[in-house]
Amino acid sequence: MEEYIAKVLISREELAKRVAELGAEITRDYAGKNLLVLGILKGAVPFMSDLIREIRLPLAYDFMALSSYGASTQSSGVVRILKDLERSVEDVHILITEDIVDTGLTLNYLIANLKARNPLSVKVATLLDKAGRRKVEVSPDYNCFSIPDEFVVGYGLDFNEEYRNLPYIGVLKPEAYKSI
Ligand SMILES: O=P(O)(O)OC[C@H]1O[C@H](OP(=O)(O)OP(=O)(O)O)[C@H](O)[C@@H]1O
Ligand code: HPA
Repeated sequence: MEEYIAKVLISREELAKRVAELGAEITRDYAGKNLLVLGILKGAVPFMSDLIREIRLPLAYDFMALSSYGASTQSSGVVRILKDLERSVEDVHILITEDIVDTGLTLNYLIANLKARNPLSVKVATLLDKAGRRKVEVSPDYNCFSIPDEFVVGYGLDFNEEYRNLPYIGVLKPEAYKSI
């Protein structure tokens, strides 16, 4: 697997340090609030599971699955809910966790969809922000790392469903794209 990694963009140690900082910030901001951390499957899973253990508050978590990309690296712009929340959200502050905000199409749709359910608030925590690729205006409330326009994998991010279990964020060699 790692023979296709051209370079490590963000190391395991840098990820852990930054996620801990973000957890501390969120702990301060949500003290005394009814918090629901929402993980967007599948990419957010490693980030979310590390982040919630750095948030020193009572919280609940749930997941949604959305479709935006297939096996390709291009956004289709079409967002569909494949798995929805388990309960109503009128009494909670929702914190969406994402692995990456790229074109912004997924989040743009999701924020509007969640706001229509009248939660107390909706905010976004993302591991990576690739702001150079935005197609719609949306900016995360919490961001661990801003990255250039390179296709990255690892720590939840996939190429063709692989590489999600790498413990760091890496950039793929061009050969990887030809290998499928
Ligand atoms: O800002 P955008 O251009 O909309 O892209 C970001 C979305 O794309 C990825 O999900 P993907 O649909 O690949 O699903 P996955 O998390 O299961 O890999 C990522 O996890 C975000 O949800
Ligand atoms: O750079 C990326 N890597 C993996 N999945 C993605 N989805 C949007 N951008 C990316």
